[in-house]
Amino acid sequence: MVAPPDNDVLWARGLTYAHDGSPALQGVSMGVRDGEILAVTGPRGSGKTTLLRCLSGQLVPRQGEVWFNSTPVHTMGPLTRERLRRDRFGWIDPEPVLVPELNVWENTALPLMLRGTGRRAARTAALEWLERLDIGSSARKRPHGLLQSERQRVVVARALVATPTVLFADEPTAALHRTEHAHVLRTLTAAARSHDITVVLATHDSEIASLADRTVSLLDGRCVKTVRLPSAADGEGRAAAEGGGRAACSLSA
Ligand SMILES: Nc1ncnc2c1ncn2[C@@H]1O[C@H](COP(=O)(O)OP(=O)(O)OP(=O)(O)O)[C@@H](O)[C@H]1O
Repeated sequence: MVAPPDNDVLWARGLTYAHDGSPALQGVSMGVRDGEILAVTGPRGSGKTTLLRCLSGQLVPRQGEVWFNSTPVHTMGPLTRERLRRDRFGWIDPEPVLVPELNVWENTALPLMLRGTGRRAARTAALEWLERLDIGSSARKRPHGLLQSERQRVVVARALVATPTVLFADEPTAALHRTEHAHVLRTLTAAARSHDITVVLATHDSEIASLADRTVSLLDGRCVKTVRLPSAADGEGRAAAEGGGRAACSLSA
């Protein structure tokens, strides 16, 4: 096993995964740099969710390696992976899943309380994030009293509250009305920049992918290209550049 490059917070080599014998990933290699927002794009069924689940340690690849900093994730036991997910990763699903018996702020504060933060401090942090997502006035409501789009904003607040090292966002605006996309995505990307959270964002929407620093594209479980979007500092606006930077995503089939 060869450890990944130093500036990659996540790194994968030759990832292969099949769901019930049907291939979902076929030899995907890629890296995610510390602090970057990386979009994983591709049509439905191309393997985006499976890739995020392998990178986050929810699934163990049949072949290949996943590294988080200098730690191999693919060889970890289930309890160590669970602890890694709890302490270092955040996750946003396309559909909002909340605990129905807890109110909005308690749902939001859960990741902090699971890490041992006291109830009062967890509540304060939860309320701050709920305010940023314009849902602070519903802090005492139960999830069933919210609209689907409001529940999704609670899920985003919950994913950010513990300032994870890496946030995995799987189609985070799928449950939102188009008019709400911009606000939620702006909050998410601003939080990532200001709190140095690395984001891996799965989306089939090119407009959403354009918010990222770089894009990795999947097709039929294979990595087909990587696109680096130059920052304003590059003096070229955000025009796409094929194959910029380095070979972060390889066609390894
Ligand atoms: N739990 C599962 N059981 C069986 N097959 C699955 C399962 N999850 C995904 N697949 C299959 O694996 C392939 C990759 O699916 P995946 O969900 O990773 O792709 P995706 O790009 O995220 O798609 P979508 O945008 O529709 O979520 C698809 O062919 C899908 O049908």
